Amino acid sequence: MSTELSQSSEMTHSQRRLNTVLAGPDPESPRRALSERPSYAIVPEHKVTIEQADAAVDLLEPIKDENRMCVEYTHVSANVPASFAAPGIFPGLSLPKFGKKAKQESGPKMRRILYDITGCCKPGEVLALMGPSGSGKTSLLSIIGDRAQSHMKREGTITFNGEPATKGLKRHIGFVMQDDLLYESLTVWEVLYYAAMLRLPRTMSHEAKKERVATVIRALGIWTCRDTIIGGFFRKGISGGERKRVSIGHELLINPSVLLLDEPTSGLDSTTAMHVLEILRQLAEGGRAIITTIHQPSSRLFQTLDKLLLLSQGHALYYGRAQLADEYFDRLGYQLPYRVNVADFILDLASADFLIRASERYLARHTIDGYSGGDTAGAELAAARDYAADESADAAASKDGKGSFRILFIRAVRTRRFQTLSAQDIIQYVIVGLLTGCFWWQRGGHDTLAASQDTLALVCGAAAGLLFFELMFLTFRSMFTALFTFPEEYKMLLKERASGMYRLSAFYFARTASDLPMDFAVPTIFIVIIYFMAHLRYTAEAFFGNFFTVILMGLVAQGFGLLLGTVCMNPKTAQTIASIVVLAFTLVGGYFVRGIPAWIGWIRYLSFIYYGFGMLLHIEYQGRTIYSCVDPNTAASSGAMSVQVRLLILCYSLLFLQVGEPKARGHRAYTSAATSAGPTAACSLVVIHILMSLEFQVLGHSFCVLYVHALLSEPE
Ligand SMILES: Nc1ncnc2c1ncn2[C@@H]1O[C@H](COP(=O)(O)OP(=O)(O)OP(=O)(O)O)[C@@H](O)[C@H]1O
Repeated sequence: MSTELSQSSEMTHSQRRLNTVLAGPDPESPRRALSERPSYAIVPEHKVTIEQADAAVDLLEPIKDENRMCVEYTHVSANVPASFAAPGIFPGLSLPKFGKKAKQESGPKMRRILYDITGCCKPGEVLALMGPSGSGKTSLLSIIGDRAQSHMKREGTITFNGEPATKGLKRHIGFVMQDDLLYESLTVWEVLYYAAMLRLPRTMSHEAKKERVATVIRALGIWTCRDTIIGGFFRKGISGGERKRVSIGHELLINPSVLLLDEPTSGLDSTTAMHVLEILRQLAEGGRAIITTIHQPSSRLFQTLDKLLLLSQGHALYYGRAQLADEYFDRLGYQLPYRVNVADFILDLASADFLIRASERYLARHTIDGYSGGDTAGAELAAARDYAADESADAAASKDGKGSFRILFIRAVRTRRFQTLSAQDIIQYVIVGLLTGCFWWQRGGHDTLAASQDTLALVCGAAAGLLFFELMFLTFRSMFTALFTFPEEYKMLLKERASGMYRLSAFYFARTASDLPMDFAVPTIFIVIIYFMAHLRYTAEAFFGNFFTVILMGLVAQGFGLLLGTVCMNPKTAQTIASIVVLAFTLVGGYFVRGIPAWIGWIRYLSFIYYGFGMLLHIEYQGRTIYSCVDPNTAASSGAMSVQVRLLILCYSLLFLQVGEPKARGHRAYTSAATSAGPTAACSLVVIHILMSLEFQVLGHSFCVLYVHALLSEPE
């Protein structure tokens, strides 16, 4: 009996709970068992889930004594601009203002949102920040975690073991944001695996990193859904509680000494919220300092908290042991009514103005339970190790551009698994390709002009329209898809960079490069279908010339899309601007409008469509003679295309020295515009040269803009 007792006293809370749930009815007392049997049956699978969920938290190794950290925030105040400044069309790219206007705008009116808040959280404690909406919980948490936005002006000090946070030390702080920013198309395992590869030191082996991921997944009780995608609005994935645990797991990978969480229980039912809080409780027992904001805890949840900081309109109303809060307000003259949840009661009180003054007066005279903020950090933890030296190695590993690039590249390819290679996309390309092929069925091979309404087709042959459509379809698609790339991933980028996971350039190049294989793969289907159905020129040179020109044009369009998306950061604004730009580029592209007045005709030289279309015509018709069945005067009016390509060739003639002379064949034979262009190879190189330089310029610009945005948005 005594052995049983001692065994039970050694049991953890979770084991006891597990035993209670799993214990079946007493076999020796069937009558009692019947009466006490719960009305539901526990199926074996359920047992497994509970076992995994509860037992596993113990798997996480506790924080070593020398790594434990005490967080202190002393006299913290914060101000934000009182009025909202509209970001404009290009946020972050506003021009500097001078003169009177600059003077007027130099000092925006500020609003105080936090007033002189002091306190601390020791290793092993869960400190809850509570208060009504807008009381300043998130602001205080983000100041402690150094995630506050740059326009928030802060005063006071934040220290860890009495020292201000160094870069290395910050890497021991986990920050779980309110919104679970996770890649929706990755599985739970993948999210944590890539995070581990990016965050854990390079000195750690690959196997050890995988082991760590598995441990964290087990610890959080999400092992059963490890291969389920995160999911989002369009694709159902894991549940809200599981999402939250994945977000916590993301931070637990680095085994942080301090874990900050913004509303980890919001949106969860009370049982799941309780489970999350239990996990936090157990994490704290492992020597971590846990600071979490909580909106409206149930009484059960409130019982698990160690310390409480109650805020009201930025003022501290109460700071001390959570379980003494009702007693404190009782002393102030506000008695907890019978059968009312303490958390509800104090939140109601925190919503009342008059209490702020009463509480401040009281706090000035008393300290609650000995917590006065400044006294705890020093003595017992003064000898705590300074991690800066250790961490510089880790930081170097994670900031290593090459290592990060590879992992980010693979992750970026995987995150697009539902986007580019989806069945709908392939079907769309195939159907449009087949329709287009039918409309231009075997017309590309004709050397006789079709009776067509547009003059350009008369000059360049029946397939000019097809070539233009081929170009338009693929470039439009690339550009409009690219508009959303950075705005969608921007928050994720900021979050991950705040954790020091990689360089901005590694993210940018990995994201851009990961698009390439996909952007080649699907359009290829379209190009192959139309090329052979329409019987465009059947030579290998012409086929690959056409193929690479269209693909390159797609990349240029994508570059423009990225640039516009990055500059605007608002997909709707970017879409509006992109529509205007693309329409203008299309109109001057050489197919629709002829004889554009000179004062505006220069726009064509900005249009990548103009160059691409000229190139496609050249590839298809170079060296071929087109015979007209109509009045030659009509064709004469279409000489501009010839001039256009000639200009292009002339510009580069010095480079290639292979300019061919047009060969007139009398009044019934007209040389196509492209015939005069010289050898295909030279021209291909010219255009590829132009497009590539354009592409790199555009990409370079979008990187610069992204960099400016990131600088402006990241906390100081
Ligand atoms: N970056 C900011 N710019 C302008 N105002 C801000 C900013 N951050 C916070 N505020 C203001 O500061 C006050 C406190 O906001 P905070 O988000 O910290 O409150 P909260 O207690 O976390 O609220 P909730 O529980 O609703 O999330 C609010 O009035 C808010 O409008």
